[in-house]
Amino acid sequence: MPQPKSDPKPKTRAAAAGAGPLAGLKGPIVLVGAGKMGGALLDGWLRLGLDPRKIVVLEPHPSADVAAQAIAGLRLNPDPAGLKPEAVVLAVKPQTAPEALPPLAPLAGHGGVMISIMAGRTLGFLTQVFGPGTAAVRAMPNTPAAIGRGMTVAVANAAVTAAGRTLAQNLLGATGKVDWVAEEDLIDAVTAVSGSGPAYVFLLAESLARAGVAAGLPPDLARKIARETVAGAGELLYRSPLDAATLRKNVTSPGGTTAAALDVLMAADGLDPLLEKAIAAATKRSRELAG
Ligand SMILES: NC(=O)c1ccc[n+]([C@@H]2O[C@H](COP(=O)([O-])OP(=O)(O)OC[C@H]3O[C@@H](n4cnc5c(N)ncnc54)[C@H](O)[C@@H]3O)[C@@H](O)[C@H]2O)c1
Ligand code: PRO
Repeated sequence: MPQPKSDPKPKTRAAAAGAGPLAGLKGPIVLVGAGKMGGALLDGWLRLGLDPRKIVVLEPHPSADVAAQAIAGLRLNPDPAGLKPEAVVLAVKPQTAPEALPPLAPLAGHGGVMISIMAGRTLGFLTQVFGPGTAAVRAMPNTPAAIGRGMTVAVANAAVTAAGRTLAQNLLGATGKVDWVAEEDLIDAVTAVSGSGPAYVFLLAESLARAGVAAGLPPDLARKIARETVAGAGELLYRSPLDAATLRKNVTSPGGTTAAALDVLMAADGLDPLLEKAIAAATKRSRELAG
């Protein structure tokens, strides 16, 4: 069996400082909304050695971590007038955007790039708010960003220069992998698959535990083995050069227990049609959130 890839060592702030992809930024980088996803991006930038003095955070309810960074020089809720950002990362809820973003329109127009991670909100919405000709990137990350293992897919409008795209790549890449697509329409399906995807995997852990209890296991044991199984299988999938189907076949002895379960899960009314329905619902919702 091919050997698994070794896990890359996490980048430390000290090792990356001065040498990482964010080291040469002039700044400021403005983060609008430092909740779960904005906070994960901020952590990633700091981990890569971005000088907190080059970061501005606009956040009405800053976490203790963000407030602590203000002591290290990060600017928290300054008057946005007069800022000339190199990039603005928009991480407020899509439903909040029509109220929250128009007052920030003066942040555009200084050659910076506007990077939105808001579900549904389109490049067209961004140029409507920040003005025609605004360099805009629409990106969809996911919550494993919090441990540097996120997956982001992004699309840029025609006003984004090669340098702007590299900057966006480096800012988004601080939390994991980044892929780019040319067609904005794909981002709604990306949102359904990888943006929302971690929730489906966590549901699998919950559901597997419930099924274990139904099969007679004590709840604590069922939760523990379901969690470890999902986490261990995810880690194997991450490290192994083998594809998911081969890893699945490696578990499945002919005529054995796995085959009995897969006969149910892979039946015509099994997991595929269910997930197809779920992804279609999420894709539709992403399109509705465009506004
Ligand atoms: N959570 C996810 O799995 C996920 C994944 C991909 C993309 N997203 C997108 O990321 C964005 C943020 O989602 P989240 O899960 O981090 O939500 P969140 O609620 O944790 O964060 C949103 C933050 O915005 C702040 N905020 C509200 N009004 C503001 C204003 N006027 N100015 C500045 N900040 C303001 C809130 O205080 C909050 O901290 C959303 O647009 C969402 O679609 C989320
Ligand atoms: N979380 C956000 C939502 O549920 C966007 C993808 C994941 O809308």
